[in-house]
Amino acid sequence: MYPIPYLDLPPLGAAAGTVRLPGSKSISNRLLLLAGLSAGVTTLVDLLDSDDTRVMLDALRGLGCRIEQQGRHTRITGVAGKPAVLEADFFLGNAGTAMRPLTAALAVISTQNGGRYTLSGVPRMHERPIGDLVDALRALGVAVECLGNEGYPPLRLAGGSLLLDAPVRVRGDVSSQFLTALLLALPLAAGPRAPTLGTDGSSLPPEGASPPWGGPAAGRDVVIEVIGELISKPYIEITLNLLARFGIAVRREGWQRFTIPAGSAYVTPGEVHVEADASSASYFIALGALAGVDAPVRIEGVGAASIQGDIRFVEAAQAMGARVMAEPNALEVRRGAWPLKAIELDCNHIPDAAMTLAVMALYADGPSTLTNIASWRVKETDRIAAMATELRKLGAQVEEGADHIRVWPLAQFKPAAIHTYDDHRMAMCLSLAAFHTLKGAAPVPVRILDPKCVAKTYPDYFETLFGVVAADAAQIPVITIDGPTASGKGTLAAGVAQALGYHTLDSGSLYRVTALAARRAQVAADDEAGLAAVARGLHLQFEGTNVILDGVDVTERLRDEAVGAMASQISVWPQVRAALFDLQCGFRQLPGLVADGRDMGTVIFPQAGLKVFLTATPAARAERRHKQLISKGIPASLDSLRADLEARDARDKNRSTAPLKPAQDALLLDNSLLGIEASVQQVIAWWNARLPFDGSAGC
Ligand SMILES: Nc1ncnc2c1ncn2[C@@H]1O[C@H](COP(=O)(O)OP(=O)(O)O)[C@@H](O)[C@H]1O
Ligand SMILES: Nc1ccn([C@@H]2O[C@H](COP(=O)(O)OP(=O)(O)O)[C@@H](O)[C@H]2O)c(=O)n1
Repeated sequence: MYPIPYLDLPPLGAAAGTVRLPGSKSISNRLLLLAGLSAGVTTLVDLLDSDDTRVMLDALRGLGCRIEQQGRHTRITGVAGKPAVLEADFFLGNAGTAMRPLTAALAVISTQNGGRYTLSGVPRMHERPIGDLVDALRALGVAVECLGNEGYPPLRLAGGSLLLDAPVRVRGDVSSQFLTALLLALPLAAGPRAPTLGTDGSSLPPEGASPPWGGPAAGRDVVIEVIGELISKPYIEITLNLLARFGIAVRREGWQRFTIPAGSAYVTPGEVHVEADASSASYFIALGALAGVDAPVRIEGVGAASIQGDIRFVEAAQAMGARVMAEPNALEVRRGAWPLKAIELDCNHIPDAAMTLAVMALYADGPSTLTNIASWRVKETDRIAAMATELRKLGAQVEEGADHIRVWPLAQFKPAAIHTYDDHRMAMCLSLAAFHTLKGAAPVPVRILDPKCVAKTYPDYFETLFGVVAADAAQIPVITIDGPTASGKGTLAAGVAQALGYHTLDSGSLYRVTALAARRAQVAADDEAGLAAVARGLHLQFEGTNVILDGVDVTERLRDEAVGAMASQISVWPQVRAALFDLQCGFRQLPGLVADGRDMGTVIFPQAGLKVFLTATPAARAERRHKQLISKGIPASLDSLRADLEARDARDKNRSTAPLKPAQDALLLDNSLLGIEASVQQVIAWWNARLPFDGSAGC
């Protein structure tokens, strides 16, 4: 995940490779609730790990479920529909798949055990309507109070008496999640109910419970009727499918009437595998259609056998020209028609994945129209308005209506800072606008603001994307920071890289690791050819900022002064420098690089977008190095450190190959009197001034 204010995507080219998607959010949260309401232990394999599932897991813990997580397995010990917790506040973030079903389940539970529960979320959750569910629950006899605005969370549930003689009626034309919520919860009211033992061992109902406690011994049919035309039917199919796995065989008459049979009880199936998220698959299906030029994009974890409605996004992508090979549990996607073919599509069956089509439409051969998408307006944000606004920033012509959007193709993209509205799908969809495969169009970058919003369903989305897309190396941004020893290059590079989500190259560590390996192999500091052979034969791995040599973490050893001194000596040899050249260039990877050393801007990355030459007075540098060593418990003398760094400066400046000197186009930064954070901010400001986005951070 990139927990930074913005992530810049350089122009992207071809895509190929395999992605394994995280678990489906819809399936994960439904399964969690069903497991929590069942008796006994349910093991969920490959459960999605994201913000939305985390709030559901917290809520289940709050209800008294035991949760154990180990690797790909999550074990839930359910409360058998009878939580012992009678008062609790549940914070559900912005997770609609937690808020709606939990509201219904806790409502029924509160009528049975006299419990009092409140449910709240982030401010946007309090703007997302839940009135249709509240109305249905009130008609059912539950005391539901809207604590803020009527019809919106936060809610308080305070018991009541269930009225089940008439069908429960709920609107189905705004969101199908209300029907899902009732379907998941009402088996609680249909089953035969053994009396619950009180704390004193008596079988009396808790105070405030509705008579007769537990309902008729054999239970009763519970009938739900849908008012209006039900939207997003595939999501109801998921609900019915998962209920069936937990032993609840709902009878369906068309899409208007659903009967939960008398005597229904949640029975854990033991272990359930969570299929990958079909909505998340849409970004990689689109990727294949846009950029799977030579080889396919292979998506694992979801395929033709999926129970998720959004799998039908495949048909929409095919209609736009994608070539798709579907296996039961995997998809392979390549580019077919190019440009893509414009479509006109009723998207009611794929409301979430359809957003991806709006961005694909930029690459089509005519205007594309997506209709029947009114539900977009009540999702994480008003997605029709948000999509139209952001596509226009890219330069596209967009028409928006109450329940449709029409997008014209775009010949030349404008660099844009894309606002994401705390909506994971906006971030993921709009990342696809970084592809520049249309003939004649100049490649431009895309800035995604608040990229961490993808954590809602796909925390590693961008990392996965970068794993399967290629970019022209020249397009991958590089910032170089060169300068003398102890000027703070490594510190500054790390700070800048962290702020931008970029990789780092500490080139000095490569000279240091060569020195260490040479010492171990007893190669002398003046044996140029021998040293170059050592440099070429290094078995290195990098784990974050740690350096692994021959399988052993040598990060600490590399900081030894003796190793640094030998690094300085061996770095004068042209053959050693040449041997390390390709290794250094290989660090230029998406989404960008901050490289520090002596010759980053002059020799290794002469085309870098920003070159900084960092200096500080010898006194300041000696002082810093002294502090650094003392803090690590390494004894050091200020005078000898200063003498040593002046000797290194002289060697670095006077060597014939790649001497230390500012690149002609470098910006000088003397940080003798400038703190670390201020130095980082200065470099970020210089960098932003060179980018084509409006405003420094585009925020
Ligand atoms: N702007 C600064 N002001 C004060 N101390 C700094 C500054 N930048 C870096 N330092 C400190 O100086 C020491 C050397 O920094 P480092 O990044 O290792 O230098 P280099 O990579 O140039 O050898 C570190 O202890 C670091 O915390
Ligand atoms: N790009 C680079 C980086 C480091 N070096 C050399 O490698 C040595 C170790 O690099 P470093 O950056 O870890 O060293 P310090 O600046 O911390 O002393 C330096 O003393 C330089 O002489 C180089 O020649 N070229």
